[in-house]
Amino acid sequence: MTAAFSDMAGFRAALAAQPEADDVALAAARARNGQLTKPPGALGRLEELAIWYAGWRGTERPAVTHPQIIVFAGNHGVAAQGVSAFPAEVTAQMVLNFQHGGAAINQLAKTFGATLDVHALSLDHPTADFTTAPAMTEAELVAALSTGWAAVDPEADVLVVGEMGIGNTTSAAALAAALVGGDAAEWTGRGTGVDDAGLEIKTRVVRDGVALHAQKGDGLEMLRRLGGRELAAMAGAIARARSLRLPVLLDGFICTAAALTLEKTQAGALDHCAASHVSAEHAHAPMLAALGKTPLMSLDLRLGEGSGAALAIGVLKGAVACLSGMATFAEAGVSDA
Ligand SMILES: O=C(O)c1ccc[n+]([C@@H]2O[C@H](COP(=O)([O-])O)[C@@H](O)[C@H]2O)c1
Ligand SMILES: Cc1cc2nc[nH]c2cc1C
Repeated sequence: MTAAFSDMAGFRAALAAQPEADDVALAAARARNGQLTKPPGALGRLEELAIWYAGWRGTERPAVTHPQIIVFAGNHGVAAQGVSAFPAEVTAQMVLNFQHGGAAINQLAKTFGATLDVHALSLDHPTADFTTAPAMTEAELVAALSTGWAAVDPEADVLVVGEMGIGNTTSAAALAAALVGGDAAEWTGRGTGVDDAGLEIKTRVVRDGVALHAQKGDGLEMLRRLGGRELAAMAGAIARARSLRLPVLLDGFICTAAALTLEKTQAGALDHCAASHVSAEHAHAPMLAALGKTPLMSLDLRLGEGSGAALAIGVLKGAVACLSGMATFAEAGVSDA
């Protein structure tokens, strides 16, 4: 579907008119969960995960059969300042690797039965360096949001959005500092593995960007000023998923920063999203805390590509299989407590 908006105001209006979970399905799934053959609460957080999923899918006994993973790639003007351990060419090189099936996300998509789509966004035209100008114009932001919106398969039953973009942990850190607050140093980490000198440059870049752009608008405006095309595309896809009542598994630091811009534009915009894992990038944990999301896993991943969220498809499938497939105490003739 082509996007339901043609400018930032239209996107904000779309965010304000999004559907909620189905309360009837939610209550029915909760009641069913209470009757299944296990001690109450014994499946731990899988229980809430499955009930949450049922509410968004609008059915008491859902199934996860069509996971979609989308990886968006973008390049960043700030990369020229030496904020990454890798050169910017790696973004395009990794897109080829995704297309040839050689990346981690290819293996994880196959393992968890997900389709994988890759969208490279104007890689030959990096965003503007946000220490001197907004990263994107309104038209560029809207184009990237629209790419993300249109990339979502309406037939999917869970969505993972991942990214590839050398320099994008600098963008994510700047977005967090601008939208949550605190000093640049608290949000700036080593990304792909910058050394101490690189970390110093990166922290200064984040601080300069925040000084230039913070307090100049809402989450969407910060996404335009401090974000990147792949972050905007992830935001557009997450918003489109909400319009389809399609649950989203959030990935790592960059994906969560993109999601944060939606929440800071429209409170509640991420109710259809669950946090898959907490990244080894140290600022991911406080970012999730600021969103009130508890990660399902902690595996010291710091890859991106949607990798942690792809793993969480397996967790979600397990949770939903139990909710929908287990017998009740009455059905199995097992004595209740
Ligand atoms: O997902 C994460 O938490 C994560 C943490 C650190 C790095 N990354 C990946 O590494 C790239 C960005 O790192 P950098 O150092 O170039 O800013 C980008 O392609 C991300 O997918 C991803
Ligand atoms: C090789 C490489 C692969 C990646 N995948 C996601 N981000 C990445 C960054 C690098 C540098």
